Amino acid sequence: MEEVDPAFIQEAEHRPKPSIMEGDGIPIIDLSRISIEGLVKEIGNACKEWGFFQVINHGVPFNLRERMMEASKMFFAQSVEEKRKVGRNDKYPMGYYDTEHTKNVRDWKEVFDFVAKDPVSVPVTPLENDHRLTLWTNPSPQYPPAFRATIEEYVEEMEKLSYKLMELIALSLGLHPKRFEEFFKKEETSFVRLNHYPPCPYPHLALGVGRHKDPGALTILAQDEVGGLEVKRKADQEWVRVKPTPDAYIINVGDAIQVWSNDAYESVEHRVVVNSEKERFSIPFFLFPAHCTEVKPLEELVSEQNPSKYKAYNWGKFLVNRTGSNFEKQNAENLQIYHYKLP
Ligand SMILES: O=C(O)CCC(=O)C(=O)O
Ligand SMILES: [Fe+2]
Repeated sequence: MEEVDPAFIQEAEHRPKPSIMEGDGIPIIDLSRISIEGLVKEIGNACKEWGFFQVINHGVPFNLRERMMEASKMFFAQSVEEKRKVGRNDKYPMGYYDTEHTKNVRDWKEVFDFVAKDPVSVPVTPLENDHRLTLWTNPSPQYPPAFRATIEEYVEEMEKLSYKLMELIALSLGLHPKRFEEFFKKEETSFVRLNHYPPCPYPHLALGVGRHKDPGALTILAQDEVGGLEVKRKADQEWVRVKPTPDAYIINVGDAIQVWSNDAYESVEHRVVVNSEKERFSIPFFLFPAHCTEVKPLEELVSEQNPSKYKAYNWGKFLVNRTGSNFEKQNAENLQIYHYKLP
């Protein structure tokens, strides 16, 4: 029996239940539908009722997704020493690492991160009066062959799909379809992450990713056939499993949309359960605004009857604060969106 490393152990209330509830009801939306009105309505309902949905006929070539998954498997199959050659450190936060903590408990996973816009400007520190900027850049792994080019090709497709979804979401909120564009143009801080969850000898104690909400605008996730992603269902606060659907992408609303929409669309908690036999791979793309974005409820969506529920915050500072807290265990709770909630 392998020794249980206490860094990975979830508190009893957060450990996964032995019985799995499959999330029947998580909407599957066909993006090739002809009627735009129908599509907008479906997306609006999914955002309101679930905060999560799957899309099919999304236009991302299946072959590219398969090449990404294959490249990811080849990369993670290398030795740790090899992978650490393109390792993240507190100066260069992109690349490989295997020590991420979610809510101060270590995740049972290893990841490889890659920014969509290379290089991208971000603040040096989360401190309000520190106006210095730095650049995040991507590493160039030598193996597998053409790894970087494949990721770049994939990122392009993810951006196209994100913009399409942001337009549909804008329409569903009664906004101009391009309303969100200004927050992303040129300097978006989006990144793609390759996740590898190795088999875990104590899946009842640890999690692949602890419960969390995604901080940005949208997440577009490709998961393999193993499954393990669980979503906290809004209707009854139960954890339900998102059933793997071949070639579908799982979309979830992040904290920034929650704030822009003044809580009309809430960002939903999710986590990843691990497996004692099977390894699992997933690839999320996180659509994040430009560092200079002041995130606050949109004017069109606040009124005397529905006053603003959040104070404005700077995206870049928030991002850098969160990135720092993921990197190592800290004593305090990390920064969460509700810290900006107005009384
Ligand atoms: O691997 C997954 O299914 C989800 C991962 C996730 O939630 C995240 O990386 O933010
Ligand atoms: Fe997530």
